[in-house]
Amino acid sequence: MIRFEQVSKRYADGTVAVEDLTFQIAEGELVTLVGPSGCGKTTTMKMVNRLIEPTSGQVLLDGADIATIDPVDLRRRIGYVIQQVGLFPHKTVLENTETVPRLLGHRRTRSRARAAELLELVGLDPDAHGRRYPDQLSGGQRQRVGVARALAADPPVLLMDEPFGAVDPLVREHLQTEFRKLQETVRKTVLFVTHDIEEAVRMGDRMAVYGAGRLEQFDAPSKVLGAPRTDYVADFVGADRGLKRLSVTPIERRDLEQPPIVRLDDRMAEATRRMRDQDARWAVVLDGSGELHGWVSSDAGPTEAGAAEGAGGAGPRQGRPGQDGEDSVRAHARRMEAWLPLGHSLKQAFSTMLQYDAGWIAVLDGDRFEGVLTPSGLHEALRRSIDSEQHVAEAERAEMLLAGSADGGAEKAAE
Ligand SMILES: Nc1ncnc2c1ncn2[C@@H]1O[C@H](COP(=O)(O)OP(=O)(O)OP(=O)(O)O)[C@@H](O)[C@H]1O
Repeated sequence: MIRFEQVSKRYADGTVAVEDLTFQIAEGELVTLVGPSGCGKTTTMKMVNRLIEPTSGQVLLDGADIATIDPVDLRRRIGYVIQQVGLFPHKTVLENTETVPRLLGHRRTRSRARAAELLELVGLDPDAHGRRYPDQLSGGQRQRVGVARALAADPPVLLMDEPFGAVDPLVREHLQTEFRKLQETVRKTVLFVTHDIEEAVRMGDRMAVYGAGRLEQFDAPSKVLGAPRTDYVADFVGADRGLKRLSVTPIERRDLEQPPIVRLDDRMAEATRRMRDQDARWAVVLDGSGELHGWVSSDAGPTEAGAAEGAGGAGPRQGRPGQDGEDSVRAHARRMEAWLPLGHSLKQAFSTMLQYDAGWIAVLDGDRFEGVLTPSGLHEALRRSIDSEQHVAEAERAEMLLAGSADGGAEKAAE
């Protein structure tokens, strides 16, 4: 479907952004481009819709060299989602979503119906959210509108440049899961740029791991993790050493995420509103004295307008609104067994997650709730730990060299 054939790009100032790229993306495949900042991911992506032209080599779309396709025609076949979303602030969500079909000359009623359909597909309610303006949405909801808009003209190819980069980790994970589900239905050919290895692993059918301007490995995520082809890739995914570091790295405050917090005596409608505002599917529940009680799902309570947004989560509907006390958080909250004190090791955190089959664990300082540790927080902590290990090793090596040169000097003086 998309083929890079010995593609290089050198900018006018002499910067070589990518060099000798050759790889192929099959129809309906989602390929993640991952690597550190400045390694050429965005340049690669922009060469597909001709925002950037290669210096040498060819990019082929369905066998045709895209240099021979009119850029406007080309971009009609390619949806584009970027981190800043780029919604028109003075247009409603529905108007934003139907922009491309309208530009393509589709009739208004048809475009509007399609836009409503797409908003539903990305988990937004066309009635509740469709009439709002972009600044009346949460960051996560805006990102979904960006995805809906890119799908509006039904392009076979989607380019996504750090599409979920601007939202917090919990929302990002939610959007990733939803986009993977959506992809099962729409089966677009997707190029997805990220610098987050975990996102690349979770999202990609295959992943292209970049070094500086070069492709280090192009493989299924399990291969990249299990059999890194170069030292660079091994270092980037940090596998084996990472596991060893788990048991010696403590959970710290900065590793934690902050989900919405509700109290046992709050009304469920208020709790769901707060979860919706933060684009979260669950909240941590604290009791009257601020101690951890458990958690509550956003689809557990009464379904006031829009409260079911994000439904399909873990919790069954237990609420019978209108009956005494039943619409309080207390009636719907679950106890949380998976928790650990601050300072325990990442290994203990990991095994607690496994023991309770939990997607996150609560972290306490004494009796005080501090936040939650998710797999991505755990991954961040691990990376930081590996990086600091590297710095210590370098410092030790430098000290040895200095000691060596001092000894050498002493020997010389003695001669
Ligand atoms: N217009 C330009 N002129 C000169 N150099 C450029 C230009 N655009 C990008 N570069 C350089 O090309 C290299 C690759 O940039 P690119 O944006 O493709 O990287 P990236 O992997 O997407 O980075 P990031 O993750 O930070 O977005 C970088 O060294 C960058 O500074």
